Amino acid sequence: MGDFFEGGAGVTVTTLREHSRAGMSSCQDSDSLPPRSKVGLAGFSNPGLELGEGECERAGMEDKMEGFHLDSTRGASAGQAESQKRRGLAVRFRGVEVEIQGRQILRDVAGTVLPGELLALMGPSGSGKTTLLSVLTGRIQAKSGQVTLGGRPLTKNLRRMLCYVMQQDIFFPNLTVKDTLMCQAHLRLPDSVTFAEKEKIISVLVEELGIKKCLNTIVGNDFVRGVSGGERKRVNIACELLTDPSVMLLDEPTSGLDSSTSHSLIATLKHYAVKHQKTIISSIHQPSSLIFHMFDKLLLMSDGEVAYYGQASRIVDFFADLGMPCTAHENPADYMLDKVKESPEVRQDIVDYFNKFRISSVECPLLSKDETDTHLQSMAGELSEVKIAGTDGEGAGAELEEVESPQWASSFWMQLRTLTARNFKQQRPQILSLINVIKTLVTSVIPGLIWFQVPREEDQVKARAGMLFHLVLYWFITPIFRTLPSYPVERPIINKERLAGSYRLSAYFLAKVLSELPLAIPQLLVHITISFWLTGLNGAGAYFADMGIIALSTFTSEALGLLISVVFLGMDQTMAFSTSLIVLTVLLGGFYIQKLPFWLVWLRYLAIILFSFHATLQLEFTDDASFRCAIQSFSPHCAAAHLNNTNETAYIPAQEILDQFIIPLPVWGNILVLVLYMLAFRVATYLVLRFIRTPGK
Ligand SMILES: Nc1ncnc2c1ncn2[C@@H]1O[C@H](COP(=O)(O)OP(=O)(O)OP(=O)(O)O)[C@@H](O)[C@H]1O
Repeated sequence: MGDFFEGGAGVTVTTLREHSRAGMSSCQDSDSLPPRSKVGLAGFSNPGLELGEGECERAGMEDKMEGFHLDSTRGASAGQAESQKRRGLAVRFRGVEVEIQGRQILRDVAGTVLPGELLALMGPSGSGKTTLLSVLTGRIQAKSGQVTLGGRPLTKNLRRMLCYVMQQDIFFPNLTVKDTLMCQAHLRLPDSVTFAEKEKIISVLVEELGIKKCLNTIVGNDFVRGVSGGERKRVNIACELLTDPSVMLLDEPTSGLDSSTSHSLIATLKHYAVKHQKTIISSIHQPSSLIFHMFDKLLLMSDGEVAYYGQASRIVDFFADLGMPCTAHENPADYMLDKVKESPEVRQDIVDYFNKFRISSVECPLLSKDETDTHLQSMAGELSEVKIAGTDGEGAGAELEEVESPQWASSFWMQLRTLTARNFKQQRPQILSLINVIKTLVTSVIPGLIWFQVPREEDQVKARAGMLFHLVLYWFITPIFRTLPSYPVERPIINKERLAGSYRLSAYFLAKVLSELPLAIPQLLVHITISFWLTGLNGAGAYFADMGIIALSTFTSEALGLLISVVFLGMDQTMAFSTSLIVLTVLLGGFYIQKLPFWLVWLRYLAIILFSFHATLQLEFTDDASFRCAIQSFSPHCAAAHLNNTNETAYIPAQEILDQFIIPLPVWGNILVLVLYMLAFRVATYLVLRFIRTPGK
C-alpha cells in the first residue's frame, strides 16, 4: 500500500514548456483586430485612447485566451499537457457587492487581470481581501455584480480552470513531499494520465518551484519537523498547479515567511505568470519594496471599497497627485497602507479621489485604458458582457466554450485507493509507534500477571470473568480514544479538498474505514495473545473466537469514536461526552451490575461491551472446561454433590455459571448486535459528514 505513491527511478526533469510564448499574439497578429478604441462602452467614448504597445500585445493574447476551449485538458496525458498547456484567462469582476449577516463587506469592487499579469490585492486587515478571493473562486455568492473568466460568467465547470492557494499550508505531516504531490495527482488528474506521466508533471513542477531537493522529506507541521515554511508554501502551490489552472488565486502566500523567502516565492510566481501566461491574483500583507514592484497591478481595498486599482508602479503618482506624496525612502506598500488606516477622513479622501477616476470620462492618467474601461463600466452599472478587443470582430475566434466535464477528475476507485493509501501512511507511524508498543505490552503483561493462570475453581469464576471484562473494556476504550482526535486533526485538510472538489465523500469515508481497520490488528493480536495465555483462558478454540469477537468490538468502538468526533467539534464537549459514555458503559457492561430496576433495563443495551462480554463469557464457561465446585457453592448441582458426599471431584455446570450473568442472547446473537451497532455508527457518521459537516459551514 505504501508503494502506491512511489515513483519509478530516473525520471528526467524536462525544461518547462517553451510553447506558451509561441501562442501569444504579437502586435502584428492583432493588426487585423478592431482597435481597442472602437470597442463600445455604454455611455462613454474615448476617442483619444489607443492601445499602448504593451496593451496591444495583451489584447491580442487575451483574444487567444477567449478562444481557448475548456475541454480535454483534464483528460490530456502529460505529453499532451506539455503541448496543450492551458494558458491564462482574463478575470474580470465588476460591481461586486457582498453582504454577510446584514453587514456590507464588499462595495462595488471591480478589476481586471489579464494573462501574464500578477495582481496584488492589498488592504488593512478586515478590508475584504479574503472575501473578494472567495467571490472570485465561487466559494461565496456575491449579492450583486459579475465575475467572468475568459469572458464567461463563472460557473461550477469554469471554476475548475482556477485554483485557490489558501493561506494555511495544511497537509498530512507524515507524508513526504513526493507522496503529497503524487496523492494530489492521483486525485485531481484523470485516470488516463499514467503514473509515469504524473511523475513527470511533478518533476517539472518541483524543479520550477525549487523544491526538488526536499521531495523525500516529510511535510511536517508545528509538532513534527519537516520541510521549511517556505518549502511547505511551495508544496501548497505545487499541489494546485498540478491541474494546470489558467488562473491562480493566492491568499497571503508570504505570511509567516522571511523577506528573502517571500521575495523568492513572489519571483517564482511572477516568472510562472509571464512564462506560461497565467493569470495570478494574490493578496499580500506589507510586501517589501522589492516584492511590491514585481506586481503588475494593485487593487487596494479599504473597508470593502476600492481605494486604488491600477498599475502598481503608479501608486506613488496617485498619492502624489492626491497631495500625499510618498518620500523616496519610504516603501510605497507600507505608505499606502498607513494612509488608508490613518483616519476615516483620510481614507474617505483616498476613496473619493480614486472614484473621481472611475466616473470620469477623460483618460485617466494613472490607469491603463483597460483598467479605466472596467471601472467606468462598473460605475455606470453596465453589466452586459464586455466584448474584449478581438472577440467580437470578424474572425476573432469563438467565445470560451464551456464543455461539460465529469464532476470528478478521477474515478471512484482511484480516489478510494489513493485516500486509503494516504490515510494508512499517515496513521501507520502513530499506531505502530514505540509508545504504542510499550502501552500494548504493559496493558497485557501486568493484568496477565495479576490473573496469572487463574485456577479453574468456582470461587475464581468472578476473577476469570473480571479478566474477560478487562479485555473487552480495554478494547472498547482504546479505539475510542485513538479515533477521537483523528477527524478533528484532518478536518481542515478534508474540507479544503472537498471544497476543491477533489473526491467524493463516500471515497474518503470508505478509505478512512479501510485504512484504519488493519492498523488495529497487530496491537490486538499481541495484546490478546499475551493476556490469553498468561491467564490460562479456555484453550485454542476460545482464543481464536475471543480474538474475532474483540476485533469486532474494536471496530464497533472505532466507529463510535469517529461518530463522536464528527458530531462534537469542541474538545471540551468531546471529552465530557466520552467520559460519561465510558463510565456508564463500565457500569452497565454486565460485570458490576446484573440486575437493574425494570424501568432501566433498556439502558444496559446501550453499553456495547455488554455484547462482547456476554459472548466471551459463553466461550469461556463451557462444559468441557470444568470448574471445581466451591465448598460454599451457590450452585444447586454442587450443593447436591456435597450432600451426596461422594469422593469424586464435583464440577459446576457451565450454564449455572452463565446464569449468574443473565445472558439473554447466544454468541451469534451478541455478534449480530455488535455488527448492527457498527453499521449504525458508520451510517450516522456518513450522514453527519454529508449533511452537517459540509465544508464552508
Ligand atoms: N462569515 C463571516 N461572518 C461575519 N463577518 C465576516 C465573515 N467573513 C468575513 N467577515 C467580515 O468581513 C470583513 C472582511 O473580512 P476578510 O477576511 O475578507 O478581510 P481580509 O482583508 O482578508 O482580512 P485579513 O487581512 O485580516 O485576512 C471582516 O470585517 C470580517 O470580520
